[in-house]
Amino acid sequence: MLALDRIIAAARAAPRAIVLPEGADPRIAAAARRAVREGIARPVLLGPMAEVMAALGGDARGIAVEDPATSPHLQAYAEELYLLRHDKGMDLAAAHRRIREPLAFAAMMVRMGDADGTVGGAVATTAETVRAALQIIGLAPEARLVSSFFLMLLCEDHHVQKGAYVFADCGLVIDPDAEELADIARASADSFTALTGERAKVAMLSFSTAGSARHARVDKVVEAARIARAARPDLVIEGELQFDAAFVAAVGAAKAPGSAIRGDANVFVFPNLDAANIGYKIAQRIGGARAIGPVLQGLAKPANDLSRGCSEEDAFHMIALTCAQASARFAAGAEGCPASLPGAAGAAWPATSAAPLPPAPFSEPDARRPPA
Ligand SMILES: CC(C)(COP(=O)(O)OP(=O)(O)OC[C@H]1O[C@@H](n2cnc3c(N)ncnc32)[C@H](O)[C@@H]1OP(=O)(O)O)[C@@H](O)C(=O)NCCC(=O)NCCS
Ligand SMILES: CC(=O)OP(=O)(O)O
Repeated sequence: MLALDRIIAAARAAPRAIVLPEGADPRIAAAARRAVREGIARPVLLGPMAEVMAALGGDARGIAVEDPATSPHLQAYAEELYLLRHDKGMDLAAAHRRIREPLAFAAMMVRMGDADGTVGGAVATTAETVRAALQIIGLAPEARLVSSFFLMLLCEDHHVQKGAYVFADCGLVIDPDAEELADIARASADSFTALTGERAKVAMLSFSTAGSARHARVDKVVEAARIARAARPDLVIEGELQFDAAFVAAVGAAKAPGSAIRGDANVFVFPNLDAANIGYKIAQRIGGARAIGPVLQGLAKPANDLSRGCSEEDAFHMIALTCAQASARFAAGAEGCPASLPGAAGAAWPATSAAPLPPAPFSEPDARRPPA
């Protein structure tokens, strides 16, 4: 499981302050404890102290706990939120109310450099989690769209083709037009390379392969592939392809004989959120794939989501991935990654600020940390 090893190694090399807004959830508390034990992050759990401590089983060693309702940062964060949103109709009183919500507070910690990244969504819906990130952290300077992907790991005995794959967009953009789909394809290719150090081979998925069906929905995918290729001629992007033609060499050869991918795609771009969300859950729940996500791409700083069905282990992996994103340590040649791989040269985490962030204030032992 090279991709996961790379992520955990990158996180361990520079453990970051990751704020977890759902600190009273037992899966999140357990993942935070494991993150400390394995030296991959400096977690900050948000929530009422008594509830968070109960979730931690009374052991908060290495973990900072912060209650947004009583935080000394409330005033400064509310003022920043007001400045950000007053042209959208938010007054100062509304900013004060909103910033007490843990998702908003966590996103503001990241915005203000008081944490390096955030992971929510074990309890909140994706819409709630992503909206806080969109509104408070915002787009990376070079990005036009925030989208998401799942890192899908096939590592069970029954997986004939083992390895790491990216499925997108399984979490955020509901009904992308051709331009947006092209954007998702480009961002997902860069994310795949950043994560694995390998060259991305992108399949733009459809119910049609190489003109086998005619429909406006097929046209959208063909157009998206054209736009993406024109924008990024350095990438391998093919479509429209059905999943079997993109994943199984013999089927690819039969259905798309001219395909350069030949059943060897590693980035699968679904035509809309229905297909993508349903597809990843089937691969996970029936197929036995490990699914890490939704990872957000296109934000100015790292903020990631979880499925409400996540396990403690899923949350742990997402903390590691968020740390690694914050360090943008996926450059070619990093641990576990053959430097000579084509397409990987210079790959850093896409559309995420690589500027070093100041140390998190909650990393020091301080008065807010409950006694061990
Ligand atoms: C993510 C989502 C909540 C955004 O919805 P929305 O109604 O546009 O949310 P908001 O209006 O609050 O958006 C906040 C801001 O982000 C912007 N925005 C919305 N989607 C964006 C995107 N994909 N990329 C960049 N900016 C985006 C909005 O334009 C808005 O900008 P503004 O505050 O300057 O006006 C919505 O797309 C959604 O519900 N997606 C599906 C989530 C889901 O249920 N997934 C399934 C389970 S994983
Ligand atoms: C990603 C996803 O589907 O999230 P949830 O299961 O929380 O809706």
